[in-house]
Amino acid sequence: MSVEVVEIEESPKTESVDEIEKEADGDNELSSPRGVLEVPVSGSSDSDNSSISSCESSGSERSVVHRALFGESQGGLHWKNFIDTIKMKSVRRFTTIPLLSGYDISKKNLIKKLGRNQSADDDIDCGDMVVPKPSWRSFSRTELVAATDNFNSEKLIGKGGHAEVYKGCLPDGQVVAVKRITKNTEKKEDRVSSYLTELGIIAHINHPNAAKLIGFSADGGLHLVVQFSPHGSLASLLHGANESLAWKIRFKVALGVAEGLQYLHCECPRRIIHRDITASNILLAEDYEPQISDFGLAKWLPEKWLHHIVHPIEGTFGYMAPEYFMHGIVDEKTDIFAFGVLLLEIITGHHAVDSYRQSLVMWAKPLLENSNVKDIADPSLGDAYDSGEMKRVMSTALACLHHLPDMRPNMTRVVQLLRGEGGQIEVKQKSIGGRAIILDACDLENYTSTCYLKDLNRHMQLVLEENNNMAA
Ligand SMILES: Nc1ncnc2c1ncn2[C@@H]1O[C@H](COP(=O)(O)OP(=O)(O)OP(=O)(O)O)[C@@H](O)[C@H]1O
Repeated sequence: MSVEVVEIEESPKTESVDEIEKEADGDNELSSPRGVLEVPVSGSSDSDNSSISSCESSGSERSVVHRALFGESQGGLHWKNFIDTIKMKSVRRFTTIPLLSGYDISKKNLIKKLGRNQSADDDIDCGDMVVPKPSWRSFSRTELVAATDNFNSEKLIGKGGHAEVYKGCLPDGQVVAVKRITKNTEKKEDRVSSYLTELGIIAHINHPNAAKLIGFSADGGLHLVVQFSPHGSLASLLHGANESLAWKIRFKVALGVAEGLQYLHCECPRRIIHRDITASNILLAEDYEPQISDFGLAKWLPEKWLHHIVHPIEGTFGYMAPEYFMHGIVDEKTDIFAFGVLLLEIITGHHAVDSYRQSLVMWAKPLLENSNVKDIADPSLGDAYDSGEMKRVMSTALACLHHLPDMRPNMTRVVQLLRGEGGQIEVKQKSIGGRAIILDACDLENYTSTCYLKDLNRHMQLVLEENNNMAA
């Protein structure tokens, strides 16, 4: 199937969103490994999705974000309208229908609405959901300026494709990370929308292996204030540090991320698919406890949907599952594939895509299949690893990287495998339920590992070329 990279249509300027963000920083020159791809979705379209798959941004998804944050209060209703408006715009963009009307999102209104919910004292009554009492708060620009020494470049601790992150200190001495959403190629309404998604999800989750929200601010730009992770990202420790990351820490990170994903997929009141599990999005707390961060692409999936179909396809090269980059199919197995790539990075110390644009999966799969520990293990580790753990991580990675999503284990099984519980990896039978029907429709049943590797490489070439063209 051909993969086509197309330019995204520009939408009309929206003054009020401009107003919200005009005080945010200038151009973000940083090139991100993230890509946006539009593909023809075979056998399905946004309009003909059934109950087992759905188009971008359902009403249910919106209301969950809204209820998780604000309950059904008067302020909440305003928020629902606000989020609905933004999401409607996103759907229109994806179907390339021109936008007709402007937004009614003024900076003043946004701040007022965020502020109204500051320091909520009561539990949120969400009917079928248990939402813990919020501990986050709304910050003013003055407070964030004071905390970050006026967003001093010396306090800059990280830059992604969408944000700059500053180290800050609150008046009570608490050290925090202030994530300031920056201008980039993304359109403003999408930026606000992904900010709200990230805010809604991060405010809702509560697990030692997921980022913890301290507060937010829409005063002079869009900001999230989260717990500071003193060791930075896994990517910086694996690829940027002079010293080799000890195996003990690598294994702790692998297991912790698996437990965090198990929580997101299975233990949250609503299933959350992260969609951007990468080494840059795993942060390390004081004791190297990993924390899954950056929920800007995350999705809520209602129980009755097996899948979610999205386009354009956004993610990080080298981590995207074949059914996702070919057909836009999103479910837990999308994250599980990305987790398999993350395990490979942990084992090998290599990037998911190297400087010659070669995929780590392509290089490592034969070694995993032959259980070739000697050639796959990061040479900088020497012999300093637990061979039992290494073998478990390798066999788990191989299972997670299966080209057929149905054949990948779920996150509960992944945790067991990494812990060495519940025996060997079993060869899974193809299911004959709804999921298999979906996959048949997408030609994945006959899709071989070799086809996958070829398509993966072609996909990366296309998107990287597109990125280079945009940068030129
Ligand atoms: N809480 C934190 N503590 C310490 N460092 C952080 C924290 N949050 C983010 N960072 C640093 O900032 C970098 C960018 O953050 P983040 O991934 O959230 O930005 P982004 O623009 O959303 O990224 P992406 O390009 O994946 O969309 C991280 O890779 C990390 O190095």
